[in-house]
Amino acid sequence: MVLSFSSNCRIEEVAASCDAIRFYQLYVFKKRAVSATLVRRAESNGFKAIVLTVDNPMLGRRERDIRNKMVAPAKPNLEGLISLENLDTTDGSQLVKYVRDTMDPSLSWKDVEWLKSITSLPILLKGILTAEDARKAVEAGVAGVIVSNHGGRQLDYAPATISVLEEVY
Ligand SMILES: Cc1cc2nc3c(=O)[nH]c(=O)nc-3n(C[C@H](O)[C@H](O)[C@H](O)COP(=O)(O)O)c2cc1C
Repeated sequence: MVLSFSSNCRIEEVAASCDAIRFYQLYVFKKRAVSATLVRRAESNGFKAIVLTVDNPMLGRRERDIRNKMVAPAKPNLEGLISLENLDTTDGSQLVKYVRDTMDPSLSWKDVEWLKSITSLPILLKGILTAEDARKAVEAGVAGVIVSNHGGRQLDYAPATISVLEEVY
């Protein structure tokens, strides 16, 4: 199983209650130390791979979330790392503000290099939609890719995952 970064259970809690082979899903934060800490916790709790989500460096324009002033559930894994307390929803979705403040929109192949330099766990890239990126991923030394369009939640007109599988394969 892949434990979502957004999980409302702590990495340690999941490890203690589940024998399954576990991968940990990561984002690259502006503060690289936050990502590095999460990786270290996943490693020391027996997670077997890091799944780096690469299709979400900026949040897609989720108009319903903005309209409804969406508030994401707490993220216990970020306690002590990033404070979400000052994110209000007065003029829109809390998620938009949270991603804008914390995640690095300049995510690039260099960050895959960086991630490789801080962990010996295999790395998978989640959010690959083209053969070109799959090839680059292999060249960058990742162990695998997850073909996904983030459930169509990121970009309008992103191709359906099923329609690009053959190309990537
Ligand atoms: C409420 C919700 C929360 C999600 N949170 C995350 C997340 O924290 N990390 C992530 O990589 N993807 C997240 N996703 C995207 C899903 O992991 C997945 O990519 C999406 O449901 C589409 O499935 P597919 O990738 O198998 O096509 C989320 C999706 C939803 C609906």
